[in-house]
Amino acid sequence: MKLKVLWVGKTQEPWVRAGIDEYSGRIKRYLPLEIQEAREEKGGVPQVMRERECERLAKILPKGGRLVLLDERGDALTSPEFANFIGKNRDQGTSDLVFAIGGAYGFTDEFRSRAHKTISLSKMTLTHQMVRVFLLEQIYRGFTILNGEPYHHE
Ligand SMILES: C[S@@+](CC[C@H](N)C(=O)[O-])C[C@H]1O[C@@H](n2cnc3c(N)ncnc32)[C@H](O)[C@@H]1O
Repeated sequence: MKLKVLWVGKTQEPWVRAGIDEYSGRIKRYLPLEIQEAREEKGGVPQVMRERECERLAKILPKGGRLVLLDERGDALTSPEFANFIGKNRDQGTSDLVFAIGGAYGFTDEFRSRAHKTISLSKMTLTHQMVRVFLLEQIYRGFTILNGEPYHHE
């Protein structure tokens, strides 16, 4: 299985970039990971910006990939439940497990309808930049749980 993480726009802050680099490097010890950026739309009305960004995300979705959206309205999982979700996909032969993080205006209903699962990291709205690091850390944590490594403590 390969992991892909898609998001909208460049990473602006060096400290977010450092977190992305750190956890991407750790995840790659377990599985191949590819990160792809869709171009951010600027200066329009929110609905149009959301639509354009989701069209760009849709274009870079790998064919046959299983799409998981990150959204504050999604399912709340514990870290072991999230680990189990990744492990099941790996063991059942999912070719590409694809996580998508929206832009500042989130996802369209059309893009939401493509998702196999929608996951919330919190009921609160987080910045689309910081979610990158939180998601990657949870993926890394998931692999340490699946491998019985001493990183996650109940
Ligand atoms: C600023 S939020 C978008 C908020 C937008 N108003 C909405 O309703 O989706 C940008 C992106 O960050 C991610 N995000 C923000 N908070 C999140 C949370 N609590 N859990 C999971 N993803 C979150 C989502 O992918 C979201 O599309």
